[in-house]
Amino acid sequence: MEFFVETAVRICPIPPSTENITCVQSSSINNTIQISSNQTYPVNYALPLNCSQDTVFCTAASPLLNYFLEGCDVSIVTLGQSHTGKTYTLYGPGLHYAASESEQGLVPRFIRDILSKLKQFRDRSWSIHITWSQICGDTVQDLLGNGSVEIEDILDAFQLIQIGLSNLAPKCAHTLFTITLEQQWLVDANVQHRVSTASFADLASCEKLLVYDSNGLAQTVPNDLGLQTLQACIMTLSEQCMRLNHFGTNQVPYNQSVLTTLLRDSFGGRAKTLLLCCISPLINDFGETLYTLQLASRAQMIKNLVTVNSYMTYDNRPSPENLDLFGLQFAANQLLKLVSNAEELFQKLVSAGCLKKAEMEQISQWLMLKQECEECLSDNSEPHRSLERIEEEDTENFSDSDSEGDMSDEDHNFIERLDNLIEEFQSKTDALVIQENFTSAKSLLSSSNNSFLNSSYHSKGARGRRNSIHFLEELEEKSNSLNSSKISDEELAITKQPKESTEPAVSHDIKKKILKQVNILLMGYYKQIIDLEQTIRVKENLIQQLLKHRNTKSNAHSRIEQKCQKLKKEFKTIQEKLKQAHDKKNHYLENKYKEELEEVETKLKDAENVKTLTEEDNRKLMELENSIHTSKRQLEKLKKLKRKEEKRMQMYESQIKEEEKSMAVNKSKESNKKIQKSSDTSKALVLHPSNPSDSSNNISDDKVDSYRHEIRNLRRTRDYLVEQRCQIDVNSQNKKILNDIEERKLLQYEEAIEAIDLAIEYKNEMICGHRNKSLENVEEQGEIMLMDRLMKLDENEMRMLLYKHFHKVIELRFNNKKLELQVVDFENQNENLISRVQNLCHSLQQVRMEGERRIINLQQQHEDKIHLILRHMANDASGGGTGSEDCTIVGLLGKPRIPRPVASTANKISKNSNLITRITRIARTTETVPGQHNHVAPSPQTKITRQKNKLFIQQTNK
Ligand SMILES: Nc1ncnc2c1ncn2[C@@H]1O[C@H](COP(=O)(O)OP(=O)(O)OP(=O)(O)O)[C@@H](O)[C@H]1O
Repeated sequence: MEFFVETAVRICPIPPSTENITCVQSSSINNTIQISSNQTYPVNYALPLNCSQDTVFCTAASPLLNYFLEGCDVSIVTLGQSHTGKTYTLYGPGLHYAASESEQGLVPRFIRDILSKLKQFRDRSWSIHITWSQICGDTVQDLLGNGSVEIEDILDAFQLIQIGLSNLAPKCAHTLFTITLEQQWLVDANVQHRVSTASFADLASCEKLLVYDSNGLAQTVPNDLGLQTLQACIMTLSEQCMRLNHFGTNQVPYNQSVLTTLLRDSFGGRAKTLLLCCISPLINDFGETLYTLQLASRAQMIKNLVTVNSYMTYDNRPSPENLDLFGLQFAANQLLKLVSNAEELFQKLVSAGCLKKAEMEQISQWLMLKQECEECLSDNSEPHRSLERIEEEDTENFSDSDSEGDMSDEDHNFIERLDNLIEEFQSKTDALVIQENFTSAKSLLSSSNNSFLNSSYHSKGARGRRNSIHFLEELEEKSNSLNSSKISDEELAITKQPKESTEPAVSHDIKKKILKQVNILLMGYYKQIIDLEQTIRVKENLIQQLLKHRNTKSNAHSRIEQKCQKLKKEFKTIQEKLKQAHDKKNHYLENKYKEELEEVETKLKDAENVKTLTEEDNRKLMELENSIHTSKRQLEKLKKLKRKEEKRMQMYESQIKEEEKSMAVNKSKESNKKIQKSSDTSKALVLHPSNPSDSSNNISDDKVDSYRHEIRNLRRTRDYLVEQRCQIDVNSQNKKILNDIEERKLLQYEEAIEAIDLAIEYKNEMICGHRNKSLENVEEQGEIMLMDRLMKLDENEMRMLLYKHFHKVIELRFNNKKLELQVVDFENQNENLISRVQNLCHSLQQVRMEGERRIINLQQQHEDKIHLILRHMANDASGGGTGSEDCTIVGLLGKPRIPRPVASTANKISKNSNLITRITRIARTTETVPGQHNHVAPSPQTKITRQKNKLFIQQTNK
């Protein structure tokens, strides 16, 4: 959006005692200001005479408010001669004006309105920061003493305004008050950011000079570099706009003063600007009023390109499922940063030795708490624990680096022994867990009927309740393997027998799980090793750099030492001179020496500071070497752990492969067995008649035949049921998940098959004459009562009972199945959580390492800069004798005593550029102050002549 700079004119009230004649009239209807009888200036807002602060705000300032809220920069600049109410218009009558609301100026009104409007935007989050600075010539001072200050309500703003007003220099200073608003809100899945600045510039008034340009034309210019440059900028911009060339700002001399650099956005920049002119209506002030109105009329020709300062970021806030993880990660990162910052700060404070005993105690308590937290953290996560353990050891090394050499062997042995013990403990616990499984399974199996164990149905591994039950033989074998070897070698014992077909299924699953864990652990180790190697490299680079710069620093150190001595001498001499001047009561000299003394003192302080910079090398080197040593040991340790885990991984992988192979062989064997089994019953049928001489078989042949017939029928039914069951199995393989009805059917088929198997077995026993033995067993077991009752049941009752029992069993199996699925689900969830925690720990570790590297990089940059400065100093000092040396130190350490030529202003501005950037955020554009030094115009030739009490300046550009 293109907007012309707007102008408003406020006529200050005339004191009642004044007898002066007025010459200015304001017409708020036509928005014109008329001075004398024939000159009329059109403006955007011609404010009525004696208008209130509220009128000024509502008429001229409040339209800017909406732009500001939308994310545009806005600017209000007050211009006018002295005592016309510029400061009054912006801030009100004085320090305690907050009480009288009607007198409040534009700034507090603006802030109040913003705050109330922001409160209406409930979906937005926002922050407001305020800076207030004073520009005196080419120096910028912070009026608030704290740089940018955040405010939350209008009271905060009042407080800041009062602080600023009390710090205001009495004269010749321009001030710049900025309000920076940052807003954020959600738009679909994105976060909308808006950053806008409202600046309020109060331009100081000054004397005007008459100047003749190269064409011999007279011009009125202010006797202040800032205002002079502002006038030049306005002139150039307005001319460009008149020539429709309003965006070629290269020709505009913004960079010739601090003031115009700061106001760059207000004139020809990106802010929506209001130039508020305060004029006096008195005829005596006609010249000044005319100047102000003429400048305003040029300013309103300037077009600004107003833009909304906005950008979008993707809303990466977590979904409810991973909210915890995100929160944890974020909190962990922040906390780590905070803790490491605090620790650094504490270390600095402690080494500075300026703390009281109680404060030292507080710090040591804090450090203890931190250590406790770290221990807690390391207890909760396996990979973290391993690293933390090493770090704790390092801290000891770091704090007691002298005894490190003696300790290290012992430490190594101790750590190795500790590792062995941990390993032994792990393998023993694993073995115990397996043994426990085995015992519980055995007790389960022994409680069930032995006939179940022999049935082919079990070997088939029926689904449901028998899923988790293992064959006694298998487990016994396992138990043998455990007993025959050391428990700690349990895993190896398993590996030694992988080819045997009786490998338990549990151990295979456990191995797979362990393999997964080992993989995760290894990944963590790989990352940590890479990180650590990087960190070591960065630290080594820094050491090399420090060593490389040693000579430069020692040179600089001796130069600065000399300089300090000189300055001290100079200080003493001036002190003596001051004393003499004081004794002679020569105030002029006294003041002069006082100033000189202050200057030398500042220089001395600065030189001392620079000297300390050159002295810190040895300590830094020692610290770095220690820390590299520590990191290398961590690295060794990690590599050792990595190798161990890799071995473990290889071992498990080969075991699993072999097991899978043997399982495939077993499967084919089982299918062969199955084919054999299917002929078992018929074999039995063939076997029994071929053994008629069996003495125990005392049932008649007819009975045997009927049993055989029944068995044949039962087999047919069984075959049918097995077919149906297989059908459901096929369905389940296709669909992966069975619905409840199918699941129930499956269980019914399985139960029915089992019942038929039992019936066939029973009939076989009857044929073989074993039945009585079973009954005897029952009697022996004291279950006669139950059997008696069962015998007393008639056929229908028995059927009913069986029917109910059948359904009860199905129900129980169904529920059991569900529970097993739930258990599997929980196990998976548990595994997921464990891997999440591990990932989190790895991320934490990574963040830590990154932080360390970043700090070292910053240190490196810092070293580079110091080296550069010191090298320059050494070069200059060695090349230029005492004079140039003075210049270097002066240039570096203090303000020059000799007034600078005009061209040096640009250099000075560049020194202030950081502060300027902070205040105005002008740094957004690339062509800020430093970049513009190239355009500094060659210093114009100026001819000054004086006639009576007037000064005539003639300027020609070469
Ligand atoms: N419209 C007004 N209503 C009431 N008092 C006013 C008004 N304008 C100015 N004053 C008073 O006049 C005096 C001078 O005003 P102020 O200091 O704001 O002028 P200024 O233009 O900022 O001067 P300078 O350029 O010297 O800093 C103050 O005491 C102020 O309260």
